[in-house]
Amino acid sequence: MLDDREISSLEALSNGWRVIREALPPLWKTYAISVVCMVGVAFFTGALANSTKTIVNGVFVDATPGAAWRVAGLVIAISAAKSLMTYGSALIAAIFNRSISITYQKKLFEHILNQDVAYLAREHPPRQMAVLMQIGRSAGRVVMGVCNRAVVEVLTLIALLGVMVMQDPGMTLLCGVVFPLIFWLVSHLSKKIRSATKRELKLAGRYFEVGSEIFDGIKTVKSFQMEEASIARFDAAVDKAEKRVLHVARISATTVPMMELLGGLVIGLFVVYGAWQTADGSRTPGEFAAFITAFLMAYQPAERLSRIWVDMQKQMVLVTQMYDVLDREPVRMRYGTADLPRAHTPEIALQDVSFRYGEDAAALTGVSTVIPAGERVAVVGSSGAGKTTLIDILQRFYDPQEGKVTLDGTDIRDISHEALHRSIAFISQDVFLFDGTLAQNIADGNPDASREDIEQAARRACLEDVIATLPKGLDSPVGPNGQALSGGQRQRLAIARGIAKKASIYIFDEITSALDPENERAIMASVIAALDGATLIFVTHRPSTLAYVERVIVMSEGRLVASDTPAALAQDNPAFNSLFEDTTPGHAG
Ligand SMILES: Nc1ncnc2c1ncn2[C@@H]1O[C@H](COP(=O)(O)OP(=O)(O)OP(=O)(O)O)[C@@H](O)[C@H]1O
Repeated sequence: MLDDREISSLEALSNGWRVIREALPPLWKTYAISVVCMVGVAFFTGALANSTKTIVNGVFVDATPGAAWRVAGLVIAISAAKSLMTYGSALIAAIFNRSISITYQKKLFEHILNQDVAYLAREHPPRQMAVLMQIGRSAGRVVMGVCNRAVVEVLTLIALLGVMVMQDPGMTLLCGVVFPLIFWLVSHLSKKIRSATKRELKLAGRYFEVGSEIFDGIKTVKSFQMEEASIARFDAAVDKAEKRVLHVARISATTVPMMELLGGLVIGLFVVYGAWQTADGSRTPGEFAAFITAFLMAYQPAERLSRIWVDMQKQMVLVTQMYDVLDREPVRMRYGTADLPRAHTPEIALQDVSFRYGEDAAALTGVSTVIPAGERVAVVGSSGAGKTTLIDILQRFYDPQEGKVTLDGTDIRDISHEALHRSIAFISQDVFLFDGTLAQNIADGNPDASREDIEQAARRACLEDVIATLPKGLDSPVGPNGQALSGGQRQRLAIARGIAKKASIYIFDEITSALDPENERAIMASVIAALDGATLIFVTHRPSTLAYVERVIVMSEGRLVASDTPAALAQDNPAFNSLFEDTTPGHAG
């Protein structure tokens, strides 16, 4: 999903600026309040530093009666006002961070989901999710870092520098010598951070990938006692990622001690200079104390600014990677505009269809057949014969490199996305259910389905007995991916979802694999009656399914090697008979 390319500081900066330009304007009202808070923080921090002069001269040097109470009250009032402003500014910054991150995470998710199946099949889902979360979050962090955290620190720094200038302009100028040094230090670290960040992101995605793979296959892990090996795999992935994170942290952490060293140097100079100035009477102790307080206080925002800058280097690289994803044209097939009439079953024709995955050997070679409207046909063949590829091409998950598929004579590449997917329903043996109720999962097949349609679809998929045992009937939750249901119940729910769709072409991929023979017979009979008039294509290894079809297409090594009624094939076709030895399928009409 991510490009492995060099990202220059200029590019990272311009993408940082781009995200600010995009994300800030819609939030300008909240930002205006934030600016008031930030100016408040800066002003009251400066006032606090300046109050040192009043404390030292008023309370200790002049020692006028009641001065201590007055000054204490003033300091408390300034501190309270500063705290309030800091709270407001920090709260708004957190809100910005969250809302902007969420906006970009949603954008990324939508962008990735809009890609073709062919593209998505190449990527690892948990890795995509991890990368997506991290790069989306960086958008919020850049805006918060630059527009909130950095602004408040810059304003505070200016206020404190103002206090320093008011006390001693000459000495303030002298402090300026540290700034080029700070700049050099920070830009040196930034370069290192940028290249380390890209590698960190890759590794973070990797450990999500390893972890989720283990949980997906938890039953295999347990039954093959692979716990230790799995833990070792996960630990290795985490350790590798952590090493990288630590590497970045080590680079970032260098800023603080380096800055402190520079600060210590300047304070040393002050002490000598201050002692000399107050001794000859050209400065009051209060002025010197205010100057040194302002310097010490100014030092904190300067240090924080350098840390923000270093952190921004990392976030801007992530933002650049985010735009790499968002700016890339989605890998999408071009669909035509032709419509398919509703409530009409089209004739399907495959003409010399050949297909290969990438550079691999051909998965389909010269497949031709016509499936008349309303036919019930089985596609059989040994493992790897090309059955799945064939039905994927029928649904246009992939386009064949040669030949074409037509519906009523129209090339499916010329049919609109909506019309094509409205007409075809695919019911897979790998049932995928959302974490909702039975009724909601059935309605996923057809968002316009009425309650009555849902109940009818459930009846036709023979779900009545299941519903009767559930406390809330159709409104009972199915759990994550239908875990509250048995394999057979999940399959029936998937069939009900397909029936609710009211498509004209149905593709069933081993849909009764988890059902006992009795249930299988009942469901097949009910499904066939419910879908009268639609074309039904069954991909199957089960001889029992052949009793319900009019024709069988036999696939072998990507070729269509036979096509006839089950009975005719059973009589004299060796390819068919080798698949279904000892079975003599009947015909259920
Ligand atoms: N995503 C893919 N990338 C590369 N090759 C693939 C991919 N999917 C399938 N193939 C290859 O294409 C050929 C046909 O596979 P296909 O999945 O269509 O067979 P199948 O008949 O459905 O097998 P099964 O009954 O085992 O599901 C096989 O050689 C397989 O290795």
